[in-house]
Formats: sequence, C-alpha cells, structure tokens
Amino acid sequence: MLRAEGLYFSYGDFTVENVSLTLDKGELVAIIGPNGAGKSTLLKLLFGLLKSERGKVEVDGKNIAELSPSEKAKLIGFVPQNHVPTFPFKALDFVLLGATPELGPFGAPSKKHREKAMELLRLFGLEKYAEKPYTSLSGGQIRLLLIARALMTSPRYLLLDEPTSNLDLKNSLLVLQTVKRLTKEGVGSLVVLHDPNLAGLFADRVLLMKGGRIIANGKPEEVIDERLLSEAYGVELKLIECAGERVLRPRVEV
Ligand SMILES: Nc1ncnc2c1ncn2[C@@H]1O[C@H](COP(=O)(O)OP(=O)(O)OP(=O)(O)O)[C@@H](O)[C@H]1O
Repeated sequence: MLRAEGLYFSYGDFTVENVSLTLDKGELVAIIGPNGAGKSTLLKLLFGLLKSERGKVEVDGKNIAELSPSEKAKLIGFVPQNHVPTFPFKALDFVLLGATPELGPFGAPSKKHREKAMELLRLFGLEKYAEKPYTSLSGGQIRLLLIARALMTSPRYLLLDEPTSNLDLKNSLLVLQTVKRLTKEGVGSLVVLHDPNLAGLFADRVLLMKGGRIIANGKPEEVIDERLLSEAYGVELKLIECAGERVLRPRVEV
C-alpha cells in the first residue's frame, strides 16, 4: 500500500494542508479538481520530489524519504505533467531510459530490456518512430513515450499526472485501458484527470481536490455528483442519463 499521512507543503501563497490518502495495489484512484487545486503538488509530494514539512509517505511500509532513487523508481512509475526535452534520444532509447534503475552504474540495457521497450512502443502504436529523435514527435506521442518509459521497470505503483493531456480520444482511452489492465494485474494507480466523466468511467475511487485539500474521497458515484462538482469547479453541471450511464454535462448558453 502507498500511504500518505498529514502532508503539508507551502509555496508561500499556496499550501497543501493536512492531506492523507491510501492507494492499494489493484486499485485505480483518480484525482480531479480545478486548475491550481494542488494535484501536481500532491503527486510530487507522494513521489518525494517535494519534501513534506509534516507527516510522511510510506510505500509498502517504507518511508519514501529513505529510499534511494533507483529503489523508488523500481517501486513507483511517475509521469509528471510537464516534460522538458534535454537531448534528442531516439524514441526507443528514451523508453529504455526507464530501465536505468535496474542497470546499476555501468550496466547497459539487455536484449530483454530492448524487447520490452519495443513492446511498449508497439502497445502505443509508436514502433515506426523507434529510431527517430523523440524530440521530433508530437506532444501526444511524447506523452505516450513518457508513460512507456515509466512502465519499463513494471512498477508496483503508478503516479500519472494528466496522462491523457495532449492525447486524442482513442489514445486517451488506450492509456486509461492500459492503466486499468495493469491495475487489474495488481498495480496501484493514482491518476490525475481533468475529465470527471473519464474518472467516473475508469476509477475505483475518486479524490476531489480544491485549495490544497482533499474535499471528497469516495466511490465515483459519490464524488461525481452534480452539486459537489458544480461547487468545486464554479460552473453549473448536470448529471444526465445516457444509454444507461450517468454523464456530467455543463449547463451553459452556447
Ligand atoms: N514551483 C512553484 N512555485 C510557486 N508556486 C507554485 C509552484 N508550483 C505550483 N505552484 C502553485 O501551487 C498551486 C497548485 O499548483 P499545482 O500545479 O499543484 O495545481 P494543479 O491542481 O496540478 O493544477 P493544474 O490542474 O492547473 O495542473 C498553484 O497556485 C500554483 O501556482
């Protein structure tokens, strides 16, 4: 289990305050909430990129602050919201970078690693770009590469910050179906999403953040609630029945 207790972090004019959560293996939890709610900050605290001033984060009973970078990377696949390209690696080599925690200081990727990286490229329909500089790929394709890179070590937990941003509808669904499949195989997945309908469709549990706090935490049908979300987002939303499913629609003049 990944467990956070009483996290606190302040940038000065914004504070994540008293945040506690659990993420079980085999559970897909979506974090939703308006821009600036603190979702990315929370993910960085959970991965130990930001240090919580209070409380602690434990992964399978180990304090995240005490894990070495490679121990942490083997346990948790983290995909940040933003990626700043540094070097024009070939797409295949970029995905292979995800195997670094398994290689040791002077190790080189094995044939098995290369096969796995190719398999991940194929999964996301990117095999034809394997030898191309990844920096020449589109924003959505780079997002898929980042997810593929995070899957190289077959981590036990996934922390994905807006994995569907830049992605078209088909690739958004491909990514979420892949995460769902991995979750069913036993991975614990925490995914920041902007679309409450996708959160409701895929997640076992939904956390709603606002103002640096978790203001709701429950089953999708409890959190994807028109009054709760209308208030949280400051727009009028309506839940409608559509082909036997509940879909959230904005009520706006167009
Ligand atoms: N490095 C930083 N320095 C100062 N303030 C920051 C920094 N990063 C984020 N913030 C502030 O913290 C608040 C929360 O930001 P965060 O990125 O965690 O929100 P978010 O919920 O992920 O937003 P979005 O949905 O827009 O990605 C924002 O007000 C933001 O301006």
